[in-house]
Amino acid sequence: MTEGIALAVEGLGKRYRRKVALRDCSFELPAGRVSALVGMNGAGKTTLLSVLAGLLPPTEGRVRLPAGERRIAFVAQEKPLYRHFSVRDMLRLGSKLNTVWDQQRALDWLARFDVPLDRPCGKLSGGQQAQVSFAVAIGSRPSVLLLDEPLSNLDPLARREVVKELLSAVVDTDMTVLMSTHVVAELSGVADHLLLLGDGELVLSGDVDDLLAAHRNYAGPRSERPPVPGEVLVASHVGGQSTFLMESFEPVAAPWTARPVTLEDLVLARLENARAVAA
Ligand SMILES: Nc1ncnc2c1ncn2[C@@H]1O[C@H](COP(=O)(O)OP(=O)(O)OP(=O)(O)O)[C@@H](O)[C@H]1O
Repeated sequence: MTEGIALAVEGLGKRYRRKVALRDCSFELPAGRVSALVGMNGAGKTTLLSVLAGLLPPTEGRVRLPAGERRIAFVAQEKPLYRHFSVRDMLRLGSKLNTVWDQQRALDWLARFDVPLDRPCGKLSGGQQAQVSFAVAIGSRPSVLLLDEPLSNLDPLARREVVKELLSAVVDTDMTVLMSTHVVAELSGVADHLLLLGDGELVLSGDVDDLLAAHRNYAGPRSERPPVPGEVLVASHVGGQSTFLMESFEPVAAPWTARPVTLEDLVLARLENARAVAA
């Protein structure tokens, strides 16, 4: 496997009886970085993460990991905590179930978020329960950490803190993170690599900066044809003006203008495009 790759997926597919949840997915996860898995509800994010975590067998294709010691931790949307166990008991369980365990790292995480160690998990708030799951995952010192909608239960301040702590854990331990979300706005300053899933298929993947640099919004006088060659993802014509969101970075002559696209524009355009092609 190529150096710098934490995990490679080849032709991965998953079917639940007649429902095809993933189809022919191939990608590589860059090591020591945070990647985002973006897709709308039902796109297949949880299925993909569960297959990567080894919790679900794929129907086809395979997941490859580098040789040597590697550990994958998965923080699911439904947090599997024992209600009657105290937070301290959950850490004890974590230490028993994992071959590698860093108690201090787990304790530091909980202290950072003021989670009481002696309270039963069933009496913690949803956000605090999420913090216990993060602490157990981080304590196992994973080489790859998979997070399913990790920020969804957290208030805005806790979101910011979790992101900050995750990024510093990535830097300190060279961990690779793949986190799913359907909220593109959550990614800014967090993920620098993107996997975009549309209805079970990988629609787009790559470094966020490269993807943004490869697309432009062109605006100019009404025209059925775009001003430059390249793939048109979205064309709109309002009054006397046309705009084209395109995979292109060609300069244009006045009166046309070329503006950078936002990640949100790009994600929505790619998903709409994929839906139109599939229809
Ligand atoms: N156990 C199952 N049996 C049958 N179909 C399933 C099962 N689990 C998921 N699916 C279907 O597979 C598709 C992908 O589901 P999945 O939960 O992976 O999507 P998701 O992107 O994580 O969605 P969300 O953002 O809503 O959590 C959906 O159409 C879903 O209904």
